Amino acid sequence: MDVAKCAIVSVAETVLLLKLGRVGRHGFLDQAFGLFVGQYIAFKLYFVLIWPFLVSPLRHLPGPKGGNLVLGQLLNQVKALPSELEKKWMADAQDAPFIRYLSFLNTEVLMVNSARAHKAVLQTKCYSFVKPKYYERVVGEIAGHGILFMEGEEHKKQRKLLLAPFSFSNIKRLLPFFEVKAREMSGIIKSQLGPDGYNVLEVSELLSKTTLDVVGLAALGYELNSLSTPSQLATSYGKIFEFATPLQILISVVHQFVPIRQWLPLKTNQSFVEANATVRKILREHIQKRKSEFREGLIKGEKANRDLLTLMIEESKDTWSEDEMLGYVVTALPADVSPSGHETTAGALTWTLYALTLHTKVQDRLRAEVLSTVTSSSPSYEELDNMRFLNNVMKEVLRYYPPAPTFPRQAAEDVEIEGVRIPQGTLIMIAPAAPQYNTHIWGPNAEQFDPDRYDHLPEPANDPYVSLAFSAGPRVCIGKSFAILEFKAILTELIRNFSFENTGLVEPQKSGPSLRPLNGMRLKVRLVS
Ligand code: HEM
Repeated sequence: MDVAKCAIVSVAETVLLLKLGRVGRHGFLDQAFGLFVGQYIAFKLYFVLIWPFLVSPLRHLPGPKGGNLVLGQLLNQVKALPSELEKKWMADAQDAPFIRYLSFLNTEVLMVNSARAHKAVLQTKCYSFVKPKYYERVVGEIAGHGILFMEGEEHKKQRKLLLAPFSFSNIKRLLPFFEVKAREMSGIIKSQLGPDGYNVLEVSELLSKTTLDVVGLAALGYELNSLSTPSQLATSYGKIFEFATPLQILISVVHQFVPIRQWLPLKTNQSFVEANATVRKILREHIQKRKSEFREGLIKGEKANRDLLTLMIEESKDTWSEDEMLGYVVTALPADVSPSGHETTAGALTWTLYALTLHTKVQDRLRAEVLSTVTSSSPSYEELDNMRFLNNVMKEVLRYYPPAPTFPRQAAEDVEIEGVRIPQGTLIMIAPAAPQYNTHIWGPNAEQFDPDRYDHLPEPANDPYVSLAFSAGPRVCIGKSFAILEFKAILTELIRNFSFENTGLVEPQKSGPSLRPLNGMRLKVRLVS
């Protein structure tokens, strides 16, 4: 756009100079090009060095001062822990609707801050905001370009089609899938304990494999077997997620501007491209198989035993095209692993175990509740649902360690929210930790991990727009009920069988898009007698 504007102005100026006789016909192109380059540089310098500081209507909003002359807060964000800066910025202006900070080339970003501003961005004016193109290019490489990146009417249509398979009643039926994988995981842990029933184990990878296997089985009816003997699909997925190396991130960023993915002759890049192609090929074949099973009337037996993909084919009477299905499938798998390229359910479970090692009384109370409620090796939905303390622990983990620490939007048009006029194109950042750590909302102990707070919440904390781990509004996580039930089933299986102690070795990773443990989550694990 800037290029187009500068080109038009340069041509107009050159035509004027031509009319004034200041440039000959033969020098027209040279003159226009020279003007274009000069003006483009001046234009860019103005928007980097002058506009954000002296002209922008957003410059008076509260927000961090200082930062790098050209990169704004970007370097500080790279050095900080996920959510660390957002919490600090919120604490300096707790009731402001938006916090403004500068990022790469001093681009202005508005972090949504108050409950009312979150309601406007996520609910009432949801479709006035879109996912920024840079985000789609990077995350879409993994998560595909399915519902996560659809906008407006197309998003509404796709969402409507997915509502039935993801409905609460369907999700309840998936419980056996969750439990079978949870038991497989606890079997593996038991096999790794010493004769005295004790060992130090790395639990985060195990949880990632478990949740990947769960979503494969429950959402797609596909045995990924990453816990035991990984299928080709699981291995290829693993390779895609090796994407989190600095080199892969660099390639992904460059690919946003120059499409280098297909030809860059680096081994790491080629392995990413091949793995991505393999994943899509296997998934396409899987969909074709399911569709022909449906057409030939081979899908029989209890509806309860069906995965979401099969239910979708049945409920849509096979009217979805293969590509539409692929959009769902490619989104569902990594969406559990991440709506923005990293872990969600597995991350929540990993940090739950960590929190339980820091708060041993909470761990003891949770185990006591589980042991007194669950009567068989496969807890029923009602048993999981009735455990009030388990529910409180889960909510507190999602408040304290939001698994998707930030997710972006961009204003698709000029919008006014809470008296702030947001120009079209402005980048918006949603950081669940901002409202979730606000003492004006949660009370003076917002910084503490306290599952009991849900038994006596202050009134502002009941607002649905202050608990945003799953986002809210028309684009709220469609897998929320799935994730909650999966979380409860896996945690119940773990806590009734094992106790967890801190090794003092866990350190959160800096500069990551999610709060990952730096060298995995190594905990002391003991068999519960
Ligand atoms: C603890 C676990 C999870 C968390 C914290 C989480 C969080 C989120 C968040 C914050 C978003 C909004 C992203 C945005 O608007 O940019 C989202 C969207 C989404 N999530 Fe999840 N998620 C979780 C698990 C799952 C699971 C298990 C699935 C599928 C089986 C799933 C499927 C999706 C999909 C398809 C979207 C896009 C929805 C749309 O745009 O309409 N998520 N999730």
